[in-house]
Amino acid sequence: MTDGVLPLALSQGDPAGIGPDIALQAWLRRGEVGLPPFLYIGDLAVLQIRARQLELDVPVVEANAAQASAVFDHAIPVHNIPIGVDVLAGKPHVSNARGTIAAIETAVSLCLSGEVRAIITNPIAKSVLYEAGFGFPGHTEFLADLATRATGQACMPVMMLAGPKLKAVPVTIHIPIKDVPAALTEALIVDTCRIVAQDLVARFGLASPRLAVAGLNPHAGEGGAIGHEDDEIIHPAIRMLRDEGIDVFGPLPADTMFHDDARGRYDVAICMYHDQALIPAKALGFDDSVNVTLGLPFIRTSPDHGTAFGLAGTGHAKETSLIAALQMADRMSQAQGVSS
Ligand SMILES: NC(=O)C1=CN([C@@H]2O[C@H](COP(=O)(O)OP(=O)(O)OC[C@H]3O[C@@H](n4cnc5c(N)ncnc54)[C@H](O)[C@@H]3O)[C@@H](O)[C@H]2O)C=CC1
Ligand SMILES: NCC(=O)COP(=O)(O)O
Repeated sequence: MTDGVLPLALSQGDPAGIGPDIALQAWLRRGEVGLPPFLYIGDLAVLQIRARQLELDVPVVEANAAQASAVFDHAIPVHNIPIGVDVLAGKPHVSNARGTIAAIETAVSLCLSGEVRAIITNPIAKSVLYEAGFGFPGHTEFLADLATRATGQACMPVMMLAGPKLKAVPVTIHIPIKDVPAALTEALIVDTCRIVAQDLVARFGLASPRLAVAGLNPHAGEGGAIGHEDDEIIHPAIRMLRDEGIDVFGPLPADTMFHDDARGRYDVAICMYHDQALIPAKALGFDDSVNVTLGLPFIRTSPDHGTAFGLAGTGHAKETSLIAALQMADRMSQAQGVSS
């Protein structure tokens, strides 16, 4: 029985993507994997239609946060946000964007008011939201903006991909690769590492996290012969962090820091750009890694994959990364003492 437990909030993501599919499939495995109760935030009709399309026997019931945990045993509780247009699995459309964004906003608002204990976001298609005028690169930056506006306190969001074999953080996130060197500053690396060190203690229960910092250039610059950023930006940032007592080392040549033995020497890899972090994270654990946003005043996790439009409505989307995201949010909220 899950009655009495504060629920998690799960936003639908792009309703034409696999978000509804994996929510249904995860719920069906709730007993087997010990899933914490979640309140699905999105279009109830879309979820019912997707269940029929997938031939899944999943009851779906409109509910609020207070009712969600009691409902969860026998149905998916849904905070209904009707989109008002037909949604077709695998066919993204700009008219779905408003509902996608509203679901994220509602999840954040419920979390900040203490009605749910964490948010889990299903994947969004960035290009669809951009077409609708969405002004943020992704959830990560949007969530920080929502948090700042609600609390009046600026926060710096940090993306971390976390799986059983690797935790990896990109210091720069969704920017073109040509802009990375200019965006990489000593202050950005220092601020990112401080948040990572702090949250790994507070939210992941690590007593003294070890941070390994990647270089930017091949061979971490080879003493300046293959690029200057490693010596002139990354190295001074590491010195400053070490002076503060943070257990951090590098810059390491990125090509040799992800093999099995190397990963045993650190708890988290701090990487200089998106793919430097996400390629090893997804190569080592695509099915069960989780995208976590650190630095927010609430807990947010997400599956590590995207909308996979080609799989929506087919029954071939795996729910494993979503289950890992729900379980991680559950553990993080317990570590912070906000489980009920
Ligand atoms: N957290 C988020 O909201 C994220 C959103 N995206 C968005 O997703 C859209 C599609 O991006 P892609 O690069 O194609 O990445 P993707 O992760 O959607 O798909 C990449 C490959 O993995 C497969 N795949 C993805 N999830 C799967 C699952 N659960 N089970 C089985 N196979 C799965 C897909 O079929 C495809 O072959 C983009 O618009 C992107 O912006 C991408 C990553 C994260
Ligand atoms: N590549 C990761 C990704 O796109 C997830 O971004 P976000 O929507 O969690 O900010």
